[in-house]
Amino acid sequence: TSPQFDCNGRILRLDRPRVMGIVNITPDSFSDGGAHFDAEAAIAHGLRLAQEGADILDVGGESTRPGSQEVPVEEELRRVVPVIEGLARNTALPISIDTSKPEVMRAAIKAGAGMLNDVYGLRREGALDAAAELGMPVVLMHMLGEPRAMQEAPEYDDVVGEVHRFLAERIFAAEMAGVARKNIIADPGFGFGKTVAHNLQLLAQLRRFTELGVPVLAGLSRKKTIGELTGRDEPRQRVHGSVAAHLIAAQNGATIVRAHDVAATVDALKVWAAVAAVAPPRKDA
Ligand SMILES: Nc1nc2[nH]c(SCCc3ccc(S(N)(=O)=O)cc3)nc2c(=O)[nH]1
Repeated sequence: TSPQFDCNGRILRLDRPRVMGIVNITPDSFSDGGAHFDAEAAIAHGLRLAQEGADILDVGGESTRPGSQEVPVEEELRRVVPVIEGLARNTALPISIDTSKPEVMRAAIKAGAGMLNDVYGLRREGALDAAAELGMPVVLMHMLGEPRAMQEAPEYDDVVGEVHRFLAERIFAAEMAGVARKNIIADPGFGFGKTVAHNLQLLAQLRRFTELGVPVLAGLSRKKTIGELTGRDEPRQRVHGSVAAHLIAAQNGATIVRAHDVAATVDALKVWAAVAAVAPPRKDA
């Protein structure tokens, strides 16, 4: 019996590796350079990812890439609520909200989202209580420091051990706050305060994180590590490298991968699942 998540009435089954499609809300190109965001374009993109075979859609209103600045809560709400409402109305897929702010978590669930995806691991003021009260599945991710400075000179004695310990502590904190363990997903946070070498170690040893006893999510799509390994400077040129990395993540125990290029990733994981179905049981199973 494989785990499944009830995401506000929409079910995400983890009987095989699943694809979380990325729906970023970007400034619209016709705006007067002001902070207008194109909800219609984001909704259309999400529906396209659903067509491509996404199992869940991840909506984010604040960039957390290295060097990014925080977005005020009112602005983040203005961006994500219309997109979540539009997606919830037009697709039956579960929707996750990529936010660290408790107010945004609450509004997103009210608007129809069914999973919290917090790159800050519920460490913001009020986030643990919000997650516990909302009772939805939640992704707890590791980040070293803050997006603004996390990539300056990340250092670890033992990156896998330290990320593992952080995730164990956040899972404990979440359970103590009232989050049901069956609702927790762990994520090592590729690219969030890690060098290429750190990311490679985390991917090579990803199975260590399944020892936490919760499903593991991996998000490597179009990230700098893929670019450096393949020499592809443009994120759009990193599809093949990203698919390879997510295939390895599935082989190493990930049951959700977070991707931009959904169709390519879905096809790769179909091949993976067919082979996994006939493979002899794992020795460490
Ligand atoms: N659970 C989960 N949620 C996520 N949300 C994001 S947004 C990506 C921000 C970013 C962009 C680019 C680089 S870089 N410098 O490595 O290319 C790092 C971080 N990612 C993840 C992830 O992994 N998991």
